[in-house]
Amino acid sequence: MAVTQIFFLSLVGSYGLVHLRYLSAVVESPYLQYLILFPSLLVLQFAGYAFYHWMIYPHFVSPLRGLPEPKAPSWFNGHGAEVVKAPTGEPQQKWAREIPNDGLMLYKGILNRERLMPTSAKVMAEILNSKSYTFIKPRHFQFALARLLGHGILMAEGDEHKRQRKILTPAFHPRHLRSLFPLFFSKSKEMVDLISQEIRNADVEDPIIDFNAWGSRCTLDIIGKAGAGIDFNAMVDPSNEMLQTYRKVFSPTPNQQIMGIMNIILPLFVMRNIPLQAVRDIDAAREVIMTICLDMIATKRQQIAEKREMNPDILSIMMEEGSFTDDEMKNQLMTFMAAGHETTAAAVSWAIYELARNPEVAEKLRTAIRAAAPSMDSESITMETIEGVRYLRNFCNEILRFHAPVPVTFREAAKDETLNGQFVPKSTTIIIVTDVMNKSEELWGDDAKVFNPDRWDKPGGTGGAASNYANMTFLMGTRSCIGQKFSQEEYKAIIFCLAGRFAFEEKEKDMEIHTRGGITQRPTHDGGLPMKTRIVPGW
Ligand code: HEM
Repeated sequence: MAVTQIFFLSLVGSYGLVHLRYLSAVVESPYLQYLILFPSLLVLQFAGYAFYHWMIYPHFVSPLRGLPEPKAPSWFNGHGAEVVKAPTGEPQQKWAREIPNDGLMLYKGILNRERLMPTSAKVMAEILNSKSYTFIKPRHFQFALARLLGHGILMAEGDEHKRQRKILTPAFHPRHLRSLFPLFFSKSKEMVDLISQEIRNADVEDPIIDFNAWGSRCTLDIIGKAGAGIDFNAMVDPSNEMLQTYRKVFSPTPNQQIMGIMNIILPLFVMRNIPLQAVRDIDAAREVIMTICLDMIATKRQQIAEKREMNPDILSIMMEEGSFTDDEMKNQLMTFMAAGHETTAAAVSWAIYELARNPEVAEKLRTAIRAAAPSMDSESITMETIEGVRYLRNFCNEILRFHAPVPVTFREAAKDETLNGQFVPKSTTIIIVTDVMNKSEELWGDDAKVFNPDRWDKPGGTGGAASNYANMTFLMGTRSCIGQKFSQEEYKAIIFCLAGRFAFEEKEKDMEIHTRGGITQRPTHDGGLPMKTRIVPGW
C-alpha cells in the first residue's frame, strides 16, 4: 500500500513540478524533467518513509511504547544484533522471566522493528483462539515459506481456512491414524534394520551414524506414503530428489540466514527479484517440489481409474471429498510433505541427542520398551503395545516440550485490535516464542528448565502445567497443528525402535551443537548429528 502511495505521489509531484517549470532553468525538455523528477521524488519518499519507520515511529510515535520492554542496547538496531546471534528464543525467554509484565511485552528487533510478544496463557488464547483470524500469518511468510510449502491450509486465512480445515480434518481422525500405525511401525523398523546393517558392515567399533539425515529420510518416506500413497524410498536411496531438494533449502546456510533477515525488512516484490543464489535455490526447489506433487496427483488419478485397492491417504481423502481443484490439492500436498516431515525429523534428532547425553534415561527407556515387546521383530507389536509404554510417552512428550522443533512463529494484526486491553495497531508483528511458554517457571513449576520425562506422570495429562496454553509445541486454538496426533504416534513408533535397539554416544564428549537456523530447529554438529552407535544385544 505504501509503495502504491509513494508511486502515486511521485507521479503527481513530478507532474506538478514540471508544470510549475521547476527545472526549466536547468533542463528545457519536459520529458527530461520527468526523467529527473520522478525517480528523485521516489527515492526521497522511500528514504523518508524508511527513516520514519526506523527511527521516529518506534521511539516517539508507536502506541505500544510504555509496554514492558528490555532496554535496547542500540538506538538504531534495538535488540537486533542480540536476537540474530543468540540461540533462537533465548533472549526473549530471559526478558519474559526478568521483566515484570502482564502477559504482553515489547522489544525492538532488527532495525528497530517492533515485536509484540505474548507471555501468558491468557494472551496466547486471545491471539490463537478468539482473535485467530485477526492475527494472521505475516507478509514475510509469503516469500520462502509459502513458496516451498505452497498456498495450502498453513497459509489460508478466515473462511477459506475454515473450509480447508473442515475438508482435511477427517484425514487426521483417530480411526484413520490407527490404520496408519502399520506404516509408522514398518518404516521405523526399516530404518533401524538399515542402520543395524550399516553398523555390522562397518570396520570400526561403534561407527558414527548421522541421525539428522536418518530422521529426515524416515519421516519423508512416511509422509510420502501417508500423504499420497507414494514411497519415496529415501531410506534405501539417499539420492532421492525430494529428499535432496528439502535438504538443500532447509539446512540453514549463512546465505539463507541473511536472506531471512532481508525478508523481514524488504518488500516482497524486491525479495522475489533479488539476484541472490539463496533466492534462486528456493525457486529451483519450488519447481522440483511442485512437479513431484503434480505427479502424485496424476498417479493417484490413474490408480483410482484402474480401481486399485489403496490405503486411504490424505490425497485420496481430498479427491473423494471432491471440492479441491488440482491446483489446491497440489498446494496442500506441498504443505503436508514439508510440514509433515521436517518437524518430526527435528524431534527425532533431539531425542537421540538427549539419549546420548543421559545414559540413565536411555537405559530406563530401553528397559521399558524391551519389557513391552520381546523383540522389534515380534509379530505381536501393535499400537496398544507402544501406547502401553508409559515411559516412552513421557520421554517423547518431554522432548517435544523441552526441544520444540518449531522455536518461533509470527502473526500480524490484520486490523487495529486490542490484546489484554492494550491497543494493537494494524500491521503490528506478534512473535510467539515457544520456549517463553514451554519453559516458563510460572506455568510449569520451578523445574521448568530441567529435562525431566517423569513430570508427565503427574495427573491431568499436561505434565503439571497450569494451562493447555502452556505448551506451544503444536500451538493451540483454531490454527494448531492439524498433524499433532499423527506426528505423536509416528514419533513414538520411531523412538520405540531406535531406543529399543541402540545405545548412542556423542561423537566427541560434550559435542558443541548449533541450533540456530530455519523454520525448524535441531541439534547440528559438522552439518549433521554424528553419534557413535552400538547395537545393544538381545532385542
Ligand atoms: C513434531 C512434529 C510437529 C510439530 C512440532 C509441528 C508444529 C506445528 C506448528 C507450531 C504449527 C503452527 C504454525 C503456525 O501457524 O504458525 C503447525 C501447523 C501445521 N502442521 Fe504441524 N507440526 C508437526 C508435525 C506435523 C505433521 C506430521 C503434519 C502433517 C502430517 C503437520 C501438518 C501441519 C499443518 C497442515 C499445519 C497448518 C494447520 C493450520 O493452519 O490449520 N504437522 N505445526
